[in-house]
Amino acid sequence: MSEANSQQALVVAIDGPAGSGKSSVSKEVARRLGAAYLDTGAMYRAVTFAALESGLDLGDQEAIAEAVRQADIELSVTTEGQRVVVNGQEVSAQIREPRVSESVSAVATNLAVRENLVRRQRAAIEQAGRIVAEGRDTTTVVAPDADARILLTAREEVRMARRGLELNNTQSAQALAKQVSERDAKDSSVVNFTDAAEGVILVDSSDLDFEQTVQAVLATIHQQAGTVAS
Ligand SMILES: Nc1ncnc2c1ncn2[C@@H]1O[C@H](COP(=O)(O)OP(=O)(O)OP(=O)(O)O)[C@@H](O)[C@H]1O
Ligand SMILES: Nc1ccn([C@@H]2O[C@H](COP(=O)(O)O)[C@@H](O)[C@H]2O)c(=O)n1
Repeated sequence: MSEANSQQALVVAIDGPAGSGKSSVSKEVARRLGAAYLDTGAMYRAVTFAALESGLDLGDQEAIAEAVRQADIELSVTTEGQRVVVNGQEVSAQIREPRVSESVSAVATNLAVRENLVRRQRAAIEQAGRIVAEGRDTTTVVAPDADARILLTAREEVRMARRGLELNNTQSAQALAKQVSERDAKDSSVVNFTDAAEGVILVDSSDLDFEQTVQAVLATIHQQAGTVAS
């Protein structure tokens, strides 16, 4: 998790489907607010990577849950980007590989895993005080009492196109669908990140560029949290 400055406490929770811009937009919004940044998805990815490396059967619910309970996970944001370390191994790049993206839902739909990671995420938020936390369930489960809660979304074809661009258009339409739509379908069996819960404001970035999306999210945070967001 990145370091915050000493300004007033502020908790911002941002959810959304794959490729909606949660990570990139939240990271920039956190920077502009002088807040820490928590990428909850990186935690699910890190434990999935560790399970794959250990050769565990992802369908063995108890073995996976126990491996996650034992896992040491460190997140930080550096000038080069986010740094993720699991069980002492730096895995920042590896956790973005297609094999992790394609397996992560199997781990994230394990309810004992969710219980453990949600507990760690709440502790990280509590410790930071001023923070932007993003994921699939931060507005509803991890931080339902956050000062500002936003569901960041975009139309499916826009999200696929963005992910394609990010991967230099090297992936087939089928591979992109696996990383975006199929993953969303699996994840939605345990978390609702398509409908805004009560008190959560929807920001649709389909027709906004990156800077416009950051501005829209900042305006929504100011609207919800008022002066603590200044
Ligand atoms: N408003 C925007 N306009 C254009 N590109 C955007 C916008 N928002 C984000 N992007 C780009 O879209 C890509 C996907 O964004 P990002 O990785 O932040 O999404 P995400 O919601 O965190 O996805 P995932 O849940 O799959 O990790 C990135 O390359 C990002 O730079
Ligand atoms: N709060 C969260 C965050 C993530 N997940 C699971 O992790 C996967 C990767 O998340 P990204 O944000 O990096 O794409 C995601 O597909 C979910 O399976 C989660 O369950 N809850």
